[in-house]
Amino acid sequence: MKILVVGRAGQLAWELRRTLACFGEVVALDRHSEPAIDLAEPGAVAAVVRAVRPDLIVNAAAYTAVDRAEQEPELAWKVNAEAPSVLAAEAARLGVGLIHYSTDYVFPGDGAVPYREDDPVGPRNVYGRSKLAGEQAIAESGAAHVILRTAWVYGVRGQNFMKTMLRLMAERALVRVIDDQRGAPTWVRMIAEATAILVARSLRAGLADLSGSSGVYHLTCSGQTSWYGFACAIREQAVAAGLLPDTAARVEPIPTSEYPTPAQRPAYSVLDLSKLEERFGIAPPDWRHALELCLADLAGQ
Ligand SMILES: NC(=O)C1=CN([C@@H]2O[C@H](COP(=O)(O)OP(=O)(O)OC[C@H]3O[C@@H](n4cnc5c(N)ncnc54)[C@H](OP(=O)(O)O)[C@@H]3O)[C@@H](O)[C@H]2O)C=CC1
Ligand SMILES: Cc1cn([C@H]2C[C@H](O)[C@@H](COP(=O)(O)OP(=O)(O)O[C@H]3O[C@@H](C)C(=O)[C@@H](O)[C@H]3O)O2)c(=O)[nH]c1=O
Ligand SMILES: [Mg+2]
Repeated sequence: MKILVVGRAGQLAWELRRTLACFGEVVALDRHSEPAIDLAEPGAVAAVVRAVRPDLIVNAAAYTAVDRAEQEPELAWKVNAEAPSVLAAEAARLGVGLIHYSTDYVFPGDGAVPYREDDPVGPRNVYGRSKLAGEQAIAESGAAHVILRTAWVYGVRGQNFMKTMLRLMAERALVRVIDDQRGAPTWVRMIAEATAILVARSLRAGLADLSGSSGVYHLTCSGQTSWYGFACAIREQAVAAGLLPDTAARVEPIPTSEYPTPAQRPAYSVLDLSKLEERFGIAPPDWRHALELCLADLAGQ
């Protein structure tokens, strides 16, 4: 099986290149690869897919700068909505499946129980609206597709909250973190491993067949916390792993109103995971346990 991974060096693309390698040839492309794929030019995306002729497309690329998206909505729209629409059309044309990732930020965040896949959406920011449009275009494309909505993604590579906290906690005496936005921190490696399980469960005659499973699924680590709770756990576990001295910055909880940002974020975006477990038998680990494994990985480098 030939798998086209869109993205190469992003947090998720990097992990997928490893976890999907056991299924055959993985062709991971980005703006700098040969051939190159630039999602900001949706019109040029089809030709790249036709040249590769994959048996499965996995789109791990996205415009993920949530605050910056408020200033460049057209670019976010091209990358997160229009280009996925083209990928889905090409998947439909080739008769192959598309695995795509979306976000908890499609939800408004005014609830207090975990969101299910069919709960009403209502994004609060440009990034969330562009990701939702990508979901909708894929659903309407006719391609066999699995859309995995995840959240609060971190890992050893790339830009993420965990790495920002480790840096700030080493530099400063005090780090102030929002305590009234709740979600589920999710280790990127777990997402890549769950994707591989899902592909394995979909194999038919050596090829991934998503046609019986098309739809949206929630995939995060289990449990929930606030960004402040996540920051405290990062501090505690990083000290235990020898990654930070115990003189590292103190963490102080603050309300959202004391940390103004260009983009509004949902106050509550915990996702209900039962559909994924029922359909694919995947039961994600607790977020604290995953954090411990990630920090052990970082400490071992
Ligand atoms: N990060 C998070 O907290 C969350 C992410 N998600 C979703 O998970 C998926 C993976 O995100 P993650 O790995 O964290 O994202 P990253 O920001 O780490 O990586 C984004 C990837 O997209 C690529 N990319 C960006 N713009 C373009 C473009 N114009 N053309 C081609 N490639 C482009 C980047 O390439 P380059 O390196 O060249 O810029 C990079 O490979 C995305 O769909 C995201 O929306 C969902 C919830 C939370
Ligand atoms: C750095 C910092 C952030 N914060 C807050 C701001 C924000 O509400 C929260 C997290 O900061 P981030 O910059 O990581 O937030 P953000 O980039 O919005 O993270 C989101 O990224 C996109 C791609 C997603 O899809 C979401 O699931 C989510 O992971 O923490 C503090 O309170 N104190 C700090 O020192
Ligand atoms: Mg960010």
